Amino acid sequence: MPHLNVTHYLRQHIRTVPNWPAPGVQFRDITPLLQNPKVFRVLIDAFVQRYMDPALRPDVVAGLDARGFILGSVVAYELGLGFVPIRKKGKLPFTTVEETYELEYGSATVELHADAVQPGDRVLLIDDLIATGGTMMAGKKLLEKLGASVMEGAAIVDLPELGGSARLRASGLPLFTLVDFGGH
Ligand SMILES: O=P(O)(O)OC[C@H]1O[C@H](OP(=O)(O)OP(=O)(O)O)[C@H](O)[C@@H]1O
Ligand SMILES: Nc1ncnc2[nH]cnc12
Repeated sequence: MPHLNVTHYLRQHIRTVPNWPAPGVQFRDITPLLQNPKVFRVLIDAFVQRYMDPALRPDVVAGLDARGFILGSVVAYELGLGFVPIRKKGKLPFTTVEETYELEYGSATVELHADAVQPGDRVLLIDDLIATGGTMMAGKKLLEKLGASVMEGAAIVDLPELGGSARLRASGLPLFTLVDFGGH
């Protein structure tokens, strides 16, 4: 699709559900993006085209539980790279490192297998959405505990009013997002 405004196109396929899962939360639902094969391809290609550039090519792709798995694994596959899952606590069977963080609604602990990345690896960290930035920051810390570095954080949606993307950038993490939503 030449001359396509990807941001505008993808925004049309993100569903907003008010007051879910808690009063006052505008939930940005990305499942319609995945459901339509043409839209899904535009979405994945937006990431793949960026990270196939040799200057931006990572060594490995990490995805954040759970919606980051959907994107991250497909992007890794298309780039010919390995994929590592950063999971909510209690799901990974081998030795892990862990990190606890706050969400827009609640708190959580994430884990990563201790052998998931090698010291010195440049990791692309993928999720569907950045709200407070707590999830992506926790993922970055886990990868750094293992001696890897996060070369960029990538997400479909940024909710800039929650301040997460600004905090992540201020911490030194470059970010690539496709659609901004104000009025979270
Ligand atoms: O920037 P933050 O404030 O950390 O919020 C963003 C995170 O919240 C959502 O995941 P959620 O924890 O709801 O889990 P899910 O992917 O399993 O639905 C979303 O998919 C991100 O991972
Ligand atoms: N407003 C929101 N919509 C979708 N996922 C989220 N994760 C945290 N906040 C969210």
